Amino acid sequence: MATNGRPAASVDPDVALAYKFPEASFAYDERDVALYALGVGACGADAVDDKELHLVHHRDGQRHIKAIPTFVSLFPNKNSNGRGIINVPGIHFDASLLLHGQQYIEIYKPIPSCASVVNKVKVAGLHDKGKATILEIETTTSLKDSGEVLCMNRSTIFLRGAGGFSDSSRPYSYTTYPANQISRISIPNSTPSAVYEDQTQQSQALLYRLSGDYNPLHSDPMVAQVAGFTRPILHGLCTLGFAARAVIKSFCHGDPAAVRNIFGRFLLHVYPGETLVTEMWVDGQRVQYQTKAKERDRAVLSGYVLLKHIPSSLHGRSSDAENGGGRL
Ligand SMILES: CCCCCCC/C=C/C(=O)SCCNC(=O)CCNC(=O)[C@H](O)C(C)(C)COP(=O)(O)OP(=O)(O)OC[C@H]1O[C@@H](n2cnc3c(N)ncnc32)[C@H](O)[C@@H]1OP(=O)(O)O
Repeated sequence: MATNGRPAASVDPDVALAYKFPEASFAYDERDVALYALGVGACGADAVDDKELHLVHHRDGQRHIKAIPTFVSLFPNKNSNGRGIINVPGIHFDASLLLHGQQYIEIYKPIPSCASVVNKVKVAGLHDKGKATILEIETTTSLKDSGEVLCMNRSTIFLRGAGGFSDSSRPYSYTTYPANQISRISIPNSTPSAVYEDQTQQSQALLYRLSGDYNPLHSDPMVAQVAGFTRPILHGLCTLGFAARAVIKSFCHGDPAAVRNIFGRFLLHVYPGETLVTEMWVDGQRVQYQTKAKERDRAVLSGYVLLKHIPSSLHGRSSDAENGGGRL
């Protein structure tokens, strides 16, 4: 039954957790890798950017275009054109109220610039937050031929209006992974090691969606309004791509293969056209970051990027000046 013209929400955890997702196979190529890079702003300010041209072009005769690690965040969307992983039996919600809450990515192997791969998907978490239900979906992606595991994505979906399915004195909470795996982000009070500023384009979401996320929340003004926004908002994963680029440019000399894990919590929506300012703090191999929408001076994303190593020369200082793209 609908309430206030919206479809009624209901959650049956036993049914949801018992669900076995079908595997999904798909292939991608260098065009997908380059289109994604453009969608998250690579070379957006400088078409010959020394730290980014290899992400979109066979620069200096390089054999392969290099994949930004957050390229793999597109993989979960390949299950039944995106609706697949959030169409879980036992969970009924108003799709117009769905927001992306968090994304956690582990990279196990260098990401090829073209490949045939297979997704295995499971429910990794389900939480009753009263006003919302939080659904966590884990997608593990392997190379089709060798079976080698490439990466894992854990996508946290915030289902507004779908909570309250359990006893409020003992709200339901289930996870398949250790609680300490995703630590809370506390932003240091100290001066950031680096700050990187990037201008998103008015057309950013329209470009990013061509990488495979066609949710009309990001393109259709009417749908955005029903969801509570004045106009279409940017995909959370697009903002995450901007933040990952900021870290890679500032601390990895533009080398995307330096990244091991990435985590981001979406704190607030971003409107295409806004300026994203990413502040970063180095803590060993971990770079903590917070991204703000400059025009509103509001934090929109925070998280960390775990690097394979940090060149000791970069500890505690910005390399933005060298990169020519950011500022301290
Ligand atoms: C391929 C799979 C992906 C599918 C996604 C498909 C659709 C994509 C859509 C988008 O890209 S939407 C754009 C990106 N996302 C956003 O813009 C969301 C921005 N964030 C917000 O608007 C808010 O943070 C929120 C999610 C509405 C929550 O704010 P609210 O004020 O309602 O929450 P709180 O009262 O602070 O907390 C309640 C409870 O929930 C936990 N929580 C809060 N925020 C998040 C979050 N972002 N992710 C996960 N969990 C969150 C919070 O910790 C509280 O729990 P307890 O601490 O009380 O246990």
